[in-house]
Amino acid sequence: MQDTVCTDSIRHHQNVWQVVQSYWQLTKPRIIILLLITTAGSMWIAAHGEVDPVLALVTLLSGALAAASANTINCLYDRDIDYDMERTRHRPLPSGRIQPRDALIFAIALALLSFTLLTVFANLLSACLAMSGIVTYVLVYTHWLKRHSTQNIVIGGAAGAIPPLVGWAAVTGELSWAAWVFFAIIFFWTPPHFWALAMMIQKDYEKVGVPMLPVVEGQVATAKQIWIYTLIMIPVTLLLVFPLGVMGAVYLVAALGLAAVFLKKAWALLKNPMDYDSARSLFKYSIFYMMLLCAGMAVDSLPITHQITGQISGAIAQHAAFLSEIVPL
Ligand code: HEM
Ligand SMILES: CC(C)=CCC/C(C)=C/CC/C(C)=C/COP(=O)(O)OP(=O)(O)O
Repeated sequence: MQDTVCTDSIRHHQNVWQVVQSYWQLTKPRIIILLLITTAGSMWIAAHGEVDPVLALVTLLSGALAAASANTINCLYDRDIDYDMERTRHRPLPSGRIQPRDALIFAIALALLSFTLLTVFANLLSACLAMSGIVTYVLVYTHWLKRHSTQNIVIGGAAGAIPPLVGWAAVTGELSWAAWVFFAIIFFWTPPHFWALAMMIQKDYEKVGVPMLPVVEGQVATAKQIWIYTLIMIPVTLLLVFPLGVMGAVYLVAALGLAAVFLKKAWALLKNPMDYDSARSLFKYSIFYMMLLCAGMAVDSLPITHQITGQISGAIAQHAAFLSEIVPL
């Protein structure tokens, strides 16, 4: 009862701007930005660098709405443990700034808006994929796995890999191999991304009984798993170049350069699994890595890049032909 009186008074003392801020925070906006970058990267490849601006805008807006809905339901479901964890205690629901019922209405409205926009402006496939992202994140990750399995984010991580499928489907109306490779890139990226963070905050998870891998199997085992997933992720990023051929030299160079740093950081953590700074550095880099990989895709897809790389390879071929004429083998 005391809690109700207390949260009621918190709610009633908020001005409109504070209420807007609370709803904004409920959607975990910083994570949405990277999800949208992957959606945009995928749209760019699918459209060969020439995306219809209206379609791009509506797809990104709808993707943001779907992810915001998923994150809001996650916050609603997890408000009990969020209250007990230092990192999440001040979120709008555990701190009583938003009522659970209002959060639910907000999440449903966001999902409906997202589905409608995608159906009207893109297609039904992209709309259904966005909804499947919400369902996977809420049911598979948050409800079934997060509190019950050390593999929670490996399987549940599939949710975070859906946005590129939404982008691809919005542009082409179907899902090609390249779209699934993009899905796989994020799928294998998620364990290093999240477990590095989980290594930093495992005490919080331990406190609330969430069986994250470092809590159950320890730092050494987690660093090994991070290393293995990194070793799988890197060749998967290269599948877009070979055999699929949807990306060229610019992306290849970016993917290899970014991979080298990822390997270096994952290796440092493997060699020193107790080191907080190594885990922190890998977590931060994982975000930077995904942003730059998507930027590499976008630049590679631009028609101007194709022209330039075409001219360069044409010039190299000419020189090679000339040399083979004058230098007898
Ligand atoms: C199920 C898979 C995933 C899990 C469990 C996970 C977990 C987390 C957690 C717990 C945080 C810290 C958030 C906070 O302090 O409020 C975080 C941060 C972040 N995650 Fe993930 N993540 C997953 C997938 C993804 C995906 C797919 C993306 C985007 C492609 C992503 C992007 C980010 C970003 C950008 C941050 C930093 C946010 C900030 O600046 O505070 N995550 N992640
Ligand atoms: C297409 C579509 C809508 C896809 C949805 C993708 C989506 C919202 C992914 C979010 C991934 C994420 C932030 C997980 C953290 O959850 P957590 O509960 O472990 O984090 P927390 O402890 O910070 O609450």
